[in-house]
Amino acid sequence: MRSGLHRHPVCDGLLSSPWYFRPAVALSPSILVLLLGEGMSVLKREPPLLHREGPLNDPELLLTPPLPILSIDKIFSLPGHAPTGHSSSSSAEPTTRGRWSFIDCFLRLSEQFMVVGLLQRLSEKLPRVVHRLSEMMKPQVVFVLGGPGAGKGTQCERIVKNYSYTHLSAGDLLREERSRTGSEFGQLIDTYIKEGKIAMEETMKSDEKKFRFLIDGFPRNQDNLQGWNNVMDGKADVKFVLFFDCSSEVCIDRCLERGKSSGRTDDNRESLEKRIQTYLQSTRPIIEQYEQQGKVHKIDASRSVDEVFADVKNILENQG
Ligand SMILES: Nc1ncnc2c1ncn2[C@@H]1O[C@H](COP(=O)(O)OP(=O)(O)O)[C@@H](O)[C@H]1O
Ligand SMILES: O=c1ccn([C@@H]2O[C@H](COP(=O)(O)OP(=O)(O)O)[C@@H](O)[C@H]2O)c(=O)[nH]1
Repeated sequence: MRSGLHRHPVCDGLLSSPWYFRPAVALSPSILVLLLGEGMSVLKREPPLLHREGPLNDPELLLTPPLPILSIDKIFSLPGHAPTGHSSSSSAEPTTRGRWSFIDCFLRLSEQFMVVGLLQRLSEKLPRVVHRLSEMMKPQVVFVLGGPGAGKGTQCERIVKNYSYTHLSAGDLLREERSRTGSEFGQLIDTYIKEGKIAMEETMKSDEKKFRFLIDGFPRNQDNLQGWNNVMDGKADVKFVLFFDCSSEVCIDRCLERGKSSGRTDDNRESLEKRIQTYLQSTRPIIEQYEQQGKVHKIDASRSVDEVFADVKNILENQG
């Protein structure tokens, strides 16, 4: 698990810095990062919001940003920047002004100016920053669609291992709910989804620390989509759809193979033919609707797991 702000090595530096960094830090490290991203190029070493490995919208990451900032402590600990008479690795607080070199005074003064500039920019940009933050705090959703056996679950497992996503499989949630003793929904699961009482909404609420969700096998038809829009509109952003595309024959073969050990009652030829029909008639039109919105990333899922994942990786890394 990622550490909190107070344990971030650079944030540690910030928090133990002299007083004039504190007002900015107290406002919020996230705002600080955004402001730096906006304009304080003097302190910027790389675009702070383009951290590709971690989740941009994971609140933990926002609290542990890869802050591209040198605090005064860090500057003093750089070779050649230590105040006269202090070792470069010490906490370096000179006892008298006379012991400060010209470069030390220069650095202190320029930091004062930077902080004044930072606060000025803060007041100018606060409304926009708050808006951007609230946008970023919304759960980000990626729908994962494709025929039965296209490899949705397999790829989701890989994504979760490599990136910070919570994986919600519509099918697994339904199966879980159906087999839960005392479930009031057992027989009513299909209706439950049709009516827009989507299991995902509750699950997303309960997992407050994760802000990126892969929703696998949903929405599969117009009712699902309608239900999603009714319940989730404005509460989550559908970033894009990963569409695993492969022929019905490949889908059937894979499911029959899976059926040898999955114990799934629907991994047999008879059920599969019906499932493929349902997929073609009901789910493909949903994918087409998202395609018209420019949100679909179509991946040739008939290749090996590694080849497919290479494409997935590419998409996730280019989409942020
Ligand atoms: N690219 C692939 N090549 C070959 N077999 C695959 C590939 N992706 C998944 N499989 C296998 O096909 C079956 C169905 O995959 P799964 O991820 O469960 O599909 P879905 O979630 O789309 O129904 C599983 O047995 C899985 O191991
Ligand atoms: O939102 C959903 C997701 C799944 N299902 C049902 O659950 C089955 C299995 O779905 P899953 O996504 O697990 O399997 P896949 O068809 O992708 O292999 C489907 O055929 C549907 O009958 C459903 O009714 N609504």
